[in-house]
Amino acid sequence: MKPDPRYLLGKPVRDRILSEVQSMTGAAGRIGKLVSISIGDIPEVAVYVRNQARAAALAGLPFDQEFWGGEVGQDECKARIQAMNDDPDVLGIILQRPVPDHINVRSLQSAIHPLKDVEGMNPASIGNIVYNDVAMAPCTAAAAVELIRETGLDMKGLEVVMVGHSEIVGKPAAMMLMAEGATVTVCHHLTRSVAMHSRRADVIVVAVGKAHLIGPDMVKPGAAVIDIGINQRIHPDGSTDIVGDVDTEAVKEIAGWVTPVPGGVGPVTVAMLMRNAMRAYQRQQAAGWRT
Ligand SMILES: NC(=O)C1=CN([C@@H]2O[C@H](COP(=O)(O)OP(=O)(O)OC[C@H]3O[C@@H](n4cnc5c(N)ncnc54)[C@H](OP(=O)(O)O)[C@@H]3O)[C@@H](O)[C@H]2O)C=CC1
Ligand SMILES: Nc1nc(=O)c2c([nH]1)NC[C@@H]1CN(c3ccc(C(=O)N[C@@H](CCC(=O)O)C(=O)O)cc3)C=[N+]21
Repeated sequence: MKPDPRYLLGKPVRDRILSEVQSMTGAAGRIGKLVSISIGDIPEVAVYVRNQARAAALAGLPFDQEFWGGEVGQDECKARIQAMNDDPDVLGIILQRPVPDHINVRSLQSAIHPLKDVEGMNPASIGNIVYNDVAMAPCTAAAAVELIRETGLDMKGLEVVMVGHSEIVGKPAAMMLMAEGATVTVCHHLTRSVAMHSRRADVIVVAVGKAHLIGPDMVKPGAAVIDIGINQRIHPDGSTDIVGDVDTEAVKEIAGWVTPVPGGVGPVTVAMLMRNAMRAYQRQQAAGWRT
């Protein structure tokens, strides 16, 4: 059966980006490894660490997974990150979120050297986005922009409504879309009527974490809907599944494009991480860290 063209699929975009990265890693010298750090036992982290590891293998990038016990202290975490900053075998550091409550994630994010900050989450990296320097942008925000580009819509003057304003997704995505020339409206939990804004949008990007938040009555006919949300549902029979923040089946009948969950933004996010890793390698070379 032919896939429904209204689904904006992430996998072809992921494959394209990973093969670009792979052609670069093949030609590169000693590239170093990516290190993923998970602190404490957070089951949902495991899924995307697994996907990151798989994408790294496809891209030809060595990938190490570190799991630090939930009782590890802030100072110890910081010391370990600093050791990785100094270790020439480490290309990039990924600090998986969320972390346990006693850990100050912002402080740890700041401890990652900007040249090894492959997720673009150090305040120094994220600040660059304000200056339209988006080379090392947070991966999920970059994935949302890439998928909008994939529709072929001209971003200049495009009316985009961003629902959700977290530091990891909504805020950087809004900044990056402004850099592309879009007119961006940002909605959050105090917004009086998300529907009033979303109904006039050419593109809706949603990153909230509430299943079915965006229904068909909130979407302009022909609009593109980029669904970043990942929500695990547990059914009465004990089975589980993953859905986004959009009522995809219903919205598909109105929208011009909708990204499915799974199979939409997620795969592109991990590909963006590999693209960032390659850029980190190039910057480390330019800085004389690597030959
Ligand atoms: N595919 C991927 O690569 C990734 C997916 N995700 C997923 O995206 C979702 C969001 O993640 P993240 O940004 O980290 O989450 P946060 O919980 O940090 O942020 C959620 C945002 O949604 C806003 N919000 C809450 N309720 C409403 C509402 N009813 N209407 C409008 N806005 C609302 C919040 O506003 P306020 O702060 O004002 O309360 C907040 O800005 C999650 O489902 C997460 O799993 C996240 C990262 C990567
Ligand atoms: N520092 C940090 N970096 C992150 O990148 C980060 C994070 N913290 N915290 C949480 C979110 C979530 N996230 C996902 C990325 C890809 C998929 C993904 O590939 N999903 C597949 C399916 C997953 C499966 O079921 O196998 C899909 O949507 O098709 C999922 C989730 C990254 N996050």
